[in-house]
Amino acid sequence: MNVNQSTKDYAYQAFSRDQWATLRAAVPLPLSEAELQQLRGINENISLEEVETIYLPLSRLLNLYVNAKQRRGDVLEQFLGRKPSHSPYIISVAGSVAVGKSTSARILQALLQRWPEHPKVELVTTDGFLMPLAELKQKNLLSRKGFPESYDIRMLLDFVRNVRCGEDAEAPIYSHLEYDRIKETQPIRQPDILILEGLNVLQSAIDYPQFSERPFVSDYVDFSIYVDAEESLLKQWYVNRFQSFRKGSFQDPRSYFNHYAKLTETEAEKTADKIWEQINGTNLRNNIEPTRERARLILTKGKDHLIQQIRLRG
Ligand SMILES: Nc1ncnc2c1ncn2[C@@H]1O[C@H](COP(=O)(O)OP(=O)(O)O)[C@@H](O)[C@H]1O
Ligand SMILES: CC(C)(COP(=O)(O)O)[C@@H](O)C(=O)NCCC(=O)O
Repeated sequence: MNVNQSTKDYAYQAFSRDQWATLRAAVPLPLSEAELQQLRGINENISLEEVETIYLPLSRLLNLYVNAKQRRGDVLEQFLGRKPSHSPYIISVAGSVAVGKSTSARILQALLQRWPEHPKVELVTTDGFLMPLAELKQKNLLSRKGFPESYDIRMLLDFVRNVRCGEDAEAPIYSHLEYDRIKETQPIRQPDILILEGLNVLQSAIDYPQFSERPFVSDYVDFSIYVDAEESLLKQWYVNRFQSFRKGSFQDPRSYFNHYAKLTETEAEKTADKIWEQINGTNLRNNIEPTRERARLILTKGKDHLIQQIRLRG
């Protein structure tokens, strides 16, 4: 194989919205009214057109991949004379703070669990693996929250390995309200698919110099997705979310950001702007965006969160 040939093999195939939408053609399952309600509950701003154009074809592609892996696994177990394993198919969803990872991941979860071959789909966010707030403060890492050094990476790796091996596991849960990990955990009991969402899921041991152990998260992942957008949009979405939290959950006395509820709209905008510049934007440029081309699929959003381009590689 010559160099050009191999470069071509690794390149992405790009699809416009319209080209991608035609790939939905064979999805046999129409959305029921109850499912539509569930999708609206995930995010009232997401349009049904976006779900049909982007997420239904994606769920079809993922269904084909999951089926192929299940069949391969069954052949091996049959050959070895063992019972079928409970190893789930693992999908990762990466991207900047506020790009819409958790919204996209929840839509995918809702769509993937409709397929009879893999009804049990769990969604875990890596926010739960951030060090507890007290530890971040003690290590002077509060302004590095979301950076590689702010995660309990060993805990994350143990978790992913255990789930991958078909063992029962508990995922720690992060609360945006408390700005901290909470006591409750999320039980993971042999799902058919695990969606692992977080800004760090495409990072590798190179990004964690204190940590040379292998395998790393991506070694356990079957299919990886990066949700992308220009930084000016990301910052705007972050500021908008901050403003809506200010009017909503920040009012709760338990909220870590309760004091921000008293800010005027302009003061709040300045505060969110500053947090973006000092923490989330810097993290994006230094640690998140450089991992983008490690993903199998890149979804590029434009204005209003609409996905404009889909890039896929084999
Ligand atoms: N597809 C979408 N359509 C409209 N708004 C969206 C969409 N995805 C996310 N949002 C909004 O963008 C903001 C960030 O989304 P979120 O899912 O919380 O991002 P992340 O998990 O990447 O931080 C939220 O205010 C959310 O309501
Ligand atoms: C918990 C996070 C690292 C990850 O957030 P997410 O992508 O889930 O929105 C982030 O929301 C965060 O807390 N960043 C630190 C600066 C800030 O308060 O936004």
